[in-house]
Amino acid sequence: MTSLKDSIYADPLGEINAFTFDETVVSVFPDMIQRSVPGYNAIITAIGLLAKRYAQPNSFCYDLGCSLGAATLAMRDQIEAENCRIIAVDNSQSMVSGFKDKLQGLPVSIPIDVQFADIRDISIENASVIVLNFTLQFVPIEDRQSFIRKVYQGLLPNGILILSEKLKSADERQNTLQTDMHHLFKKAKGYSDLEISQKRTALENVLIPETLNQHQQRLHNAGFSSAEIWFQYFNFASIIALK
Ligand SMILES: C[S@@+](CC[C@H](N)C(=O)[O-])C[C@H]1O[C@@H](n2cnc3c(N)ncnc32)[C@H](O)[C@@H]1O
Ligand SMILES: O=C(O)C(=O)C[C@]1(C(=O)O)C=C[C@@H](O)C=C1
Repeated sequence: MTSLKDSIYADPLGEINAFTFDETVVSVFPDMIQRSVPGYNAIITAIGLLAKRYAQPNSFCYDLGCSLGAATLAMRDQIEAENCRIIAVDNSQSMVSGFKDKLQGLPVSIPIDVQFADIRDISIENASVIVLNFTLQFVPIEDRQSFIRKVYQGLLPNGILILSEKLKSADERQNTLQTDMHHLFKKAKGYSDLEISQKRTALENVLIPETLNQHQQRLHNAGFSSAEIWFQYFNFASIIALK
C-alpha cells in the first residue's frame, strides 16, 4: 500500500461528516499523522527505545489503536527480550488490513498479532509494555476510567504504559495559544486554512481532549504509582505511567 498525500479536506465540502478511520483516511494516514501531530516521529522512535528498556521475557507488548503499526514496528525493531509477542489492535477494518498488507513484505523477528477489535472489549494480560499512541482521545469519556483500570490490571509488575494524547488546557489563554500554534504547525506542513478548519469540524465530538490533570487523576485512580509527561510539543503530549 503506497501512502498518498492527504488532501481530504482541501476542497470545500458542503457537509462535513464526522471523522472516521475509513479507507480514504487510511490511504493517506502516514502523511496525515506526520503533518498533523507535532513530534509524532520523535514519539514513535522513543516508543521503540522504551520497549527495549521495558519489554520483559515471555511477555506481551500491546499497541492499542495501532493504525498502520508505526509503534508496533518501532517496538519490534528494538525489543531484545526473549519470547515476546506484540499484540496490535484496531477497530478500523481498513487500518487492520493495511497493516497486515504492510507486514507481508517485512521479515518476522518478533511475532506480531494484528487483531480487529475494539480495545474496550479485549482482554489484556501478561503485559510488560502497553502503548496508547493517540487512541484514548477517541474512546468515549465515560468508558475511559474502566478501560484504563483494565490496562493497569493487565500490566506485569514493573510494566509501563505509554499514553500519548492531544491535550486541552484548563487555562483559556494557554488553550487558545496551543491551539493556534498547532494550526500554525499544520500550515507550515502545507495544510491550508480551509483544510485545517474543515478537519477541525470533522473531529468535533470525535476526538475529545482532556487536561493533563484529568489524565493523571485517572491513571492514579486506576492504580498507577506514577504518571509523568516525558514529551510535549504544543498541545500534543506523551505520558509514561508506571505500575
Ligand atoms: C490517531 S490513530 C493512532 C495512531 C497510531 N497509534 C500510530 O502510532 O501511528 C487512532 C487509532 O485508534 C483506533 N481506535 C479508535 N478507537 C478505538 C477503539 N475503541 N478500539 C480500537 N481502536 C480504536 C482508530 O481506528 C485509529 O486507527
Ligand atoms: O487534531 C488534529 O487536528 C489532528 O489532526 C490530530 C489527529 C490525532 O491526534 O489523531 C487526528 C486525526 C488523525 O488521526 C491524525 C491526527
